[in-house]
Amino acid sequence: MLDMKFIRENAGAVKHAVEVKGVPLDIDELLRLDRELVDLKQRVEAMQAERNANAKLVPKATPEERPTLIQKGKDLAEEIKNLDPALRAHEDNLRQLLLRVPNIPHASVPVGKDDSENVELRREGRRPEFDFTPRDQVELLEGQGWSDFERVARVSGSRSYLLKGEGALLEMAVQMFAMSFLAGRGFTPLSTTALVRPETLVNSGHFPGDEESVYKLEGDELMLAGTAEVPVNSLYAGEQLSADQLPMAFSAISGAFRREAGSAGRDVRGLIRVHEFRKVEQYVICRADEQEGLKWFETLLGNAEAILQALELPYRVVQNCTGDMGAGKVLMYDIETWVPSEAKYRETHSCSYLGDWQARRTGLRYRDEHGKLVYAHTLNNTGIATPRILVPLLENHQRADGTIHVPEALRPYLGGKAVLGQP
Ligand SMILES: Nc1ncnc2c1ncn2[C@@H]1O[C@H](COS(=O)(=O)NC(=O)[C@@H](N)CO)[C@@H](O)[C@H]1O
Repeated sequence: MLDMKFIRENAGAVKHAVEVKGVPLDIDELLRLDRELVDLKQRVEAMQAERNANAKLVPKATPEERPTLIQKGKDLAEEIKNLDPALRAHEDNLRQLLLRVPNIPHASVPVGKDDSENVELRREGRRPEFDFTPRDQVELLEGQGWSDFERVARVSGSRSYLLKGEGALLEMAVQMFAMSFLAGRGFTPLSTTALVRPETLVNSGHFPGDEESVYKLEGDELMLAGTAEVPVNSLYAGEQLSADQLPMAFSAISGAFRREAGSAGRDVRGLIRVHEFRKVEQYVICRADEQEGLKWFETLLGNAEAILQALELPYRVVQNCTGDMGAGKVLMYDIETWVPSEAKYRETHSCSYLGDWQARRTGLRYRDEHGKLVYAHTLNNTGIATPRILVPLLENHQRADGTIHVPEALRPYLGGKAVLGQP
């Protein structure tokens, strides 16, 4: 959410953001509503001033004048009270529109319609050349008896998964490695719930807009978040932080639930796109300073790259264009990891800097060095998300006999094994 004063003074920039991000919003309508609300508030203030002035006259008035003055005070009070519902309705309408106003993209963001116009920045790591016919994720998993997609589909329907034996241990090893790695880089580990109150999804910026992606629990005032970004972003909602509490950097592991309503037919096999997965999320609250925010952006991106390099996985970094970055982002890079069976790089991480857009919705403020109350800046990036990352991990590290090479970094979490599976 942007500050209404900023929107009044930068209507052109806001309209440009609306256009390049493809957000269906009429900023002139918003500005009209804002002016009407300002006028209404001024009318109420004038009436209150008149009522106060009138009340001061009563004690000095003669007995003849007094009844009229008292009646006038009552009439004014009545008029002000009658305006209240209109004032509330106006404020509500304006807030609903404000929640949809997109953030201003960073000058470096390429203008584009959708992910086809994202820009590849660089590739890292060497893609494997197999001297045997490589298997895909499902063949590798089922060949080792590490999953049983048919059986779990009977229990949980489509886009579900179950990992068995060393397959299950590999998933947890990856999670533990990422959590230990980030703790080693000073990120406070959190293990958190995905059960959230609906307002936390408005705070994070997922609502309005993403309603159809979120599981809602019938009869409970709770929903299932699709990322730990949601609960962690609201941990300090509405609070006044002190400057010396910032920056806060968390690595939060949680379940993540997504209805994938818009993905019919895509990635229906295996581990790429499932309804429930587990993610280690990097989340930062820092001071309201773009230079510091961009430094944290590089840090979050660097952490994810270091994790992928430790997993010995080839990947590329792409910059998201304006049409593929979502309303709240100032800057967004995706990391896509090589999937041999698709001969494609597939998104495994998403790194975002949101300025104060998310903090304003969440009420995350701190007193800066001038004693002024300002909204903080927030960022997030995937640390690792399983089971999706297992797809490149298994496929890139498969050996001719269907066993899996274990990267050094994971061995401490797998009893020191260098190879997983049976030939
Ligand atoms: N349906 C899904 N199944 C498996 N993994 C998923 C699914 N949806 C997303 N992911 C994983 O979660 C990562 C982050 O998801 S994201 O929506 O792009 N971004 C976020 O959630 C941010 N909070 C950064 O993590 C994705 O890059 C992907 O690796």
